Amino acid sequence: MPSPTVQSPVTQSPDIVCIGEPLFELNQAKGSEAFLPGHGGDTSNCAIAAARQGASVGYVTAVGADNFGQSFLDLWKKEGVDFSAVKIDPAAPTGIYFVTHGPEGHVFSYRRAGSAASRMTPEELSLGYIRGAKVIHTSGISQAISSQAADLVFKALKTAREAGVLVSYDTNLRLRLWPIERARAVIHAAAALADILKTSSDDAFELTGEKDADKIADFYLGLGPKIVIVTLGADGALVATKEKRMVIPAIAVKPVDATGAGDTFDGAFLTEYLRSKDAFAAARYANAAAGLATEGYGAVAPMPTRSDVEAALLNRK
Ligand SMILES: Nc1ncnc2c1ncn2[C@@H]1O[C@H](COP(=O)(O)OP(=O)(O)O)[C@@H](O)[C@H]1O
Ligand SMILES: O=C(O)C(=O)C[C@H](O)[C@H](O)COP(=O)(O)O
Repeated sequence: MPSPTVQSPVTQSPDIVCIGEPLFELNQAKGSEAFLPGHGGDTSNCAIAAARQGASVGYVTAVGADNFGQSFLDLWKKEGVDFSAVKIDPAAPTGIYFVTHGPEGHVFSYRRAGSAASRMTPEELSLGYIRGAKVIHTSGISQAISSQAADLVFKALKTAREAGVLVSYDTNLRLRLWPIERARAVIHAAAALADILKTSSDDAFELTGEKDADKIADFYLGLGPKIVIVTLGADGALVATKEKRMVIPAIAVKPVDATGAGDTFDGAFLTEYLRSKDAFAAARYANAAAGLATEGYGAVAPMPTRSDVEAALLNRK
């Protein structure tokens, strides 16, 4: 069986390194028969959102030697996301998902079992790429896709911590990928290694049994992260540190598809946090970016650029 190849030798690490799985997207707009092609995958979304805000970003993943993998390589190139650490696995496909829209919001249907990214192993991780970053970002999805991917993520988290690289983690709970008991154990072990932990009120309810955002923040601060963010959909996000906490309101939007909103929040937040080291200002910026991302179909297509976000912060309340 042919072995995976890396795109090109790694020279210098970008500031933000995301780790996980890209998913080719087929998204059915409301009232339409057709599925619009696009790009998703939470950590790829985060990388692209950060690049659109002007950050230096790279991605650690694997894609298949197929058209969908190639379309991601083309996308990352166009968006300015460094893909020198992306592997091409000739023996496995790029993951795919369908998005449909029902009364409860979007529904994801995955075709990703045995995907190239799920076959990544901890031994393949470029430690230098992790050590040279300012922050790494990964998620519950990145750990749900296979036990070897979960191990790779733990290795990345430990490597980053030892090197003094900030760790950002999004719980992104997907119960179609793993049972709640394993999800809870893995996600909370990873959260204990994170500096910045983002969850949503829905994820946190499943993971902790708590509905109240303050109690959710207390729970996750208790695991070790210095900054906890609980996203609250149209109500914005609670940002909590040990010293201070505040709900940052969302901006007014006309939402059509929230796919990728949380990931856009992550990418915009990390970009701004690296600039200002102010989690509350970064969350204000990230709320505006994530709100704008709900106004179009698909994860990547409606993601705003910095000038879109700055205009929204001035003009929309
Ligand atoms: N209806 C909305 N109006 C304004 N902003 C929104 C809306 N829905 C989502 N957002 C923005 O997207 C962020 C993430 O949304 P949320 O639904 O909480 O998380 P996730 O997409 O991860 O499930 C919110 O914190 C907010 O900034
Ligand atoms: O579910 C997965 O595994 C994916 O990666 C597909 C989606 O692109 C993200 O889940 C979107 O994430 P949100 O920003 O939370 O809407």
